[in-house]
Amino acid sequence: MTMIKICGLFRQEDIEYVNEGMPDYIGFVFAESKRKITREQAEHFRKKLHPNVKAVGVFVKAPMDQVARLLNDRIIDMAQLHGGEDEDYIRELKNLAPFPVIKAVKVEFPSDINAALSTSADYLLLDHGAGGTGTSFNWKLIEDSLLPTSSIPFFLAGGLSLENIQEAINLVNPYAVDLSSGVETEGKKDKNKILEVVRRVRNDER
Ligand SMILES: O=C(O)c1ccccc1N[C@@H]1O[C@H](COP(=O)(O)O)[C@@H](O)[C@H]1O
Repeated sequence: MTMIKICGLFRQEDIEYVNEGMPDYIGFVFAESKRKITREQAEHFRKKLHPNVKAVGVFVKAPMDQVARLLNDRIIDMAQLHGGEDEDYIRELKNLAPFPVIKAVKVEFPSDINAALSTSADYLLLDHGAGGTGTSFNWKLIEDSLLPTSSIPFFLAGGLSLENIQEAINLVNPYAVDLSSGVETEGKKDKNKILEVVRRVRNDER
């Protein structure tokens, strides 16, 4: 079954929407972004979040102690590193806070994926670029890489929406799909889009 992550929650009502839709993961963005939230907001939202939904913190070159504290204080369950953080960073973070790490990869060539396959992160996340832009990359690059022969699970991200989610899953067969811009209307999370994405992904696989 394909897991679902809804990223970039920044309002109280966003938490209510996901508690109704029940994706597998949600994301709190701590990086510079229109969706950025503070530790205090995340702590508050986490208390309201359904306990079966895992909270992922999204970071771009953040100070490691900030990430580790959010993990060790159980405000987030996993860290998504979206700034090209290197192996030393990932290993040291996992020493400081033994929680799952997702390494985001900007995919322009199959070699971008190949270079990430030896990571000590627990998951890869394949994206178009900076993150949260609503733009897809060429999914065929996955087929041309060594990822299909590897066992590392990966999140597919970048410009996913109700229009392309089923095609993406059929073509790429990711561990999880990750949506942010595609479940928004005028820059805010849209309850109906969230509920419909979850319904479609789950119903297709029954
Ligand atoms: O969402 C953001 O604002 C963001 C900022 C900085 C790094 C990553 C960010 N989001 C991640 O981007 C991808 C794709 O988002 P979209 O669906 O194309 O809008 C997703 O993994 C988000 O976690």
